[in-house]
Amino acid sequence: MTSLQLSAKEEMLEKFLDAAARGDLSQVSTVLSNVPSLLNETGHSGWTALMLAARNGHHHVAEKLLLLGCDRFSVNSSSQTAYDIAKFWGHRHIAGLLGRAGLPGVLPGVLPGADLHPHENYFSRETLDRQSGKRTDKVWLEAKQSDSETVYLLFSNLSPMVRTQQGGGSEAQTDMKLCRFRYEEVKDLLLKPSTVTIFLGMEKTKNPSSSSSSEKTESLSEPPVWFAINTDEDAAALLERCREKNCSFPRSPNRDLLKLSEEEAGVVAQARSVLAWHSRYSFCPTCGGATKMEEGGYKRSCLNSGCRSLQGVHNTCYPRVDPVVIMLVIHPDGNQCLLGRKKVFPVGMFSCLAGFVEPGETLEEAVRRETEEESGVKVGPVQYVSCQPWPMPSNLMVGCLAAAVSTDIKVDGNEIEEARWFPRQQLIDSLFRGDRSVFVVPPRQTIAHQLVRHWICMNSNL
Ligand SMILES: NC(=O)C1=CN([C@@H]2O[C@H](COP(=O)(O)OP(=O)(O)OC[C@H]3O[C@@H](n4cnc5c(N)ncnc54)[C@H](OP(=O)(O)O)[C@@H]3O)[C@@H](O)[C@H]2O)C=CC1
Ligand SMILES: [Mg+2]
Ligand SMILES: [Mg+2]
Ligand SMILES: [Mg+2]
Ligand SMILES: [Zn+2]
Repeated sequence: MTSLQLSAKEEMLEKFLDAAARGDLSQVSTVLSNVPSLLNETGHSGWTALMLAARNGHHHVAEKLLLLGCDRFSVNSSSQTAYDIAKFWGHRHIAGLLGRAGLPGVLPGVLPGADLHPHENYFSRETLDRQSGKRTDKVWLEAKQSDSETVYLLFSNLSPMVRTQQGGGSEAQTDMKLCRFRYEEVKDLLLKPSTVTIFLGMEKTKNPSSSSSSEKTESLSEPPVWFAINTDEDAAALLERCREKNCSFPRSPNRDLLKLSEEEAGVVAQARSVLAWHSRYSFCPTCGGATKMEEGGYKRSCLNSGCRSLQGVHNTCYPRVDPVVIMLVIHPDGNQCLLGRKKVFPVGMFSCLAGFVEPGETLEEAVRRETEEESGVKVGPVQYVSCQPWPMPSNLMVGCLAAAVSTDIKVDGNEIEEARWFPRQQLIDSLFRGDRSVFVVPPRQTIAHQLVRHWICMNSNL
């Protein structure tokens, strides 16, 4: 093929893809009748005509392309099928057309468009096996408490004792590790009535199936278990217990806990949330009576035998989790997203809008309500992305992408002082090129950061 022929074909392909994107059915048909081989050809970043029609809601073009036998399962460079694209942009009629039952590779109703490589957010790693079945085994728990292998984490005012080491000067490189204690070092604290002790779980065995028979005998001794204790002892005196240097109880958990490794952050998310629940729910929320801690710290039961909380199902007895929706709202043009800033944010920082889910509300409705309350923007389709335990004190951040159906911004002025549409290029400059001149994204440990990154990556070629 000569270069002249190649460019003529390329030109034709461009014309064809453009017609599909604009929904120009007659031009799509004309081009295809002249050059049928273009049907499954791809343009920039692997987009086929079907994908472009699906992106822009052109049902008639998608129908025609399918009729001509185009490949509905091909994926672009972001691993999206035309079905994924139609679903995301809320073109249900096209998603329905592309996702009809009986087609290989499409599982209607069963995780359509599911992310095969879900992102793991900070605070999400399950480092320990929670062993919830052991929480009611008092004898086992007591034996484990005095086991010399058992690991204790010490909390003061809901902050874990950590050791910090400066790595290379900048704060971002600070290496922070949890201080670990043995039974002998904390046994006096365990006896104090004001101390709260939580069973966190057992260390996970690395490779249980590959152990040889001699190792199997050894593995009869269980892996170490972990407990967290929160005490009201003087913090300075607690620090003296530690054999290591540079130890402290971080003052600002929102900022400082983000310096832990992924493994330790996961343990702290669990421990801090449960300890925070105990510190806030000392008395029975139903009758105001005294309560006792049970089940390794996962239950508080009322000591008043006549209390209603002892009959039927009562959520007051168990640690609470508050669901919070956090959303990256996408402009109808598909190329900008809505970020806002609270007064308390560091200078220049903008983040995703977020808000507590209210009783009797779906996640989708919470996304729509909070977005409109805080920015005045109306939202249509909502798509779940991933979630993040946020132990400040016990939120579950439910991360979503949401498609805006209006664009005028009117901030509430109370929660949010400013909100703006940011073009994708500005996000890329801030996130990947470290350009802080226009605005700053929240740190990578936040789900807000990850939602922005997710959107940029999934739409990198739109
Ligand atoms: N990990 C991440 O990336 C991010 C995490 N977050 C976290 O999400 C949480 C919520 O976000 P935010 O935008 O503040 O939420 P909202 O928009 O719902 O507003 C917060 C306000 O709601 C009220 N409120 C507090 N607790 C509850 C509750 N359990 N249910 C209903 N309303 C409540 C408070 O009002 P009042 O004080 O008047 O009582 C509070 O000022 C925050 O804790 C924040 O730390 C937020 C953004 C990013
Ligand atoms: Mg709000
Ligand atoms: Mg909010
Ligand atoms: Mg709210
Ligand atoms: Zn009670």
